[in-house]
Amino acid sequence: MPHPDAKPRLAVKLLDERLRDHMPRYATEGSAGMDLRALLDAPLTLEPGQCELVQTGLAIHIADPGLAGLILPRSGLGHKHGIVLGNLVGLIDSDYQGELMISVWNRSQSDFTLQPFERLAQYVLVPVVQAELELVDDFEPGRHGNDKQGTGQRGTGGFGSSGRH
Ligand SMILES: O=c1ccn([C@H]2C[C@H](O)[C@@H](COP(=O)(O)OP(=O)(O)OP(=O)(O)O)O2)c(=O)[nH]1
Ligand SMILES: [Mg+2]
Repeated sequence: MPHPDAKPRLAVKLLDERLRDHMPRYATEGSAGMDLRALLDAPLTLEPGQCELVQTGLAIHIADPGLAGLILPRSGLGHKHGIVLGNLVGLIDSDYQGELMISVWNRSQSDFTLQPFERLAQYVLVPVVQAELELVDDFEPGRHGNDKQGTGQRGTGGFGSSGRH
């Protein structure tokens, strides 16, 4: 039996031998994500607004339906250079066994050149709970209005219903 605090072990396949020297890793003991690199043969210039799917050369099979992967932008690239993700966030299913792909979007006003094996985005493993949907005609009493009656409950109010300040 694995120790309860043991880190989940994820099966990783290298789809390109060049990745062997660039395996994703946690940069510090407290890092939440592992950086993913661009598998490119040559520099790739993205014009303003251009979005390209970039290979990582890695396949990670999470296998456990209680876990998922997230691909998130790196803050430096996103904030300083406007290099973010075309899908904003990538969600990796536990049963996905294909290559991790990064949708790279240059949302800036200037060209940006990606270098081969540059760290482009980060991969975060998160817990997931799958739900069962149970059809009902109505929710439990007292929970459907918005808070105009001052019930202290949210009810159906949303999208700024509680005001700005
Ligand atoms: O940034 C991403 C997002 C997704 N994926 C892979 C893993 C994921 O499990 C699969 C499907 O992703 P998603 O369900 O978000 O895409 P979809 O457009 O709904 O495609 P599908 O019909 O294959 O589910 O694509 C990536 O490699 N990178
Ligand atoms: Mg899908």
